[in-house]
Amino acid sequence: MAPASVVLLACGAFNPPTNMHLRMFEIARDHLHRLGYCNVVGGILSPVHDAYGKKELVSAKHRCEMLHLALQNSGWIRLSDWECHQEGWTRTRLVLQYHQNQLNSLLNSNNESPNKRQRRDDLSWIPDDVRFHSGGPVQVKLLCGADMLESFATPGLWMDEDIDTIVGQHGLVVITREGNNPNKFIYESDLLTKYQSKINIVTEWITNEVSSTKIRRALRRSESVKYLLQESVIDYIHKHGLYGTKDK
Ligand SMILES: Nc1ncnc2c1ncn2[C@@H]1O[C@H](COP(=O)(O)OP(=O)(O)OP(=O)(O)O)[C@@H](O)[C@H]1O
Ligand SMILES: NC(=O)c1ccc[n+]([C@@H]2O[C@H](COP(=O)(O)O)[C@@H](O)[C@H]2O)c1
Ligand SMILES: [Zn+2]
Repeated sequence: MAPASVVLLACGAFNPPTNMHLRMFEIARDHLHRLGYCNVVGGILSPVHDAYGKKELVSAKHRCEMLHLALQNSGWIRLSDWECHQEGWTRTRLVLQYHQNQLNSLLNSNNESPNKRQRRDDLSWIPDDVRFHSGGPVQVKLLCGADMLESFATPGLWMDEDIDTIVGQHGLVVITREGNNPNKFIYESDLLTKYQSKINIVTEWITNEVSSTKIRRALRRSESVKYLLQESVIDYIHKHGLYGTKDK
């Protein structure tokens, strides 16, 4: 049987995007390919809307520009700014559903003329291998760090039915992160244990505890962040004086 085709979608603030946000995709793809039962045909980064209102969140315009620059060296990961362009914050289940629906309709319309297809929504976020994919359905899975998985237990943050759909229908690929224990977390949740076969925990052995919070802190203190972010992203941050920097 041919392996199922998968697109990995990561959501988050990306404030700013770090090398680890990009590494997550590489680590996950290697792992899934090694398991041999799915073929990762693309990756999507979906930055959260400004209305999410996280502390120190710079505008979506800046975050999208930085992601765009960060992704210039990636052939298979694309930026989707759909979430940023909605009226307000969108729950992650709906983000996954939107991208899944768009991919389904693209794959079902491959016989239509390109002009007719182009008239629909902006689909520049669709990776090339998906655009020309002819091997059956493509499943959009959520890619996240173990801290996001553990946030499922934060009271009032996630709706139970959303967790059910995200894990049960889409599936989850979780990258380990210091301070989190995703296997224990799944063990302690009846719902996640029910869907264990839909969750891939990927142990990252080349640990890299970079986080956007630490990057913002370093920038604020005029410390170097070289080799932690893409050079083009560092230049952009300085040019626009983001996170307490000034143009040097
Ligand atoms: N070092 C890391 N290891 C594993 N996953 C990570 C790492 N850094 C970020 N992620 C994951 O990337 C996604 C986007 O997260 P987010 O934008 O919150 O990044 P962050 O670095 O955690 O930022 P912040 O410090 O502002 O919370 C989440 O799924 C998060 O778990
Ligand atoms: N109920 C939900 O769908 C829900 C709740 C909390 C965070 N999220 C998403 O998780 C991502 C990361 O959030 P944090 O940066 O707060 O960890 C964001 O993209 C956000 O939209 C979704
Ligand atoms: Zn985070």
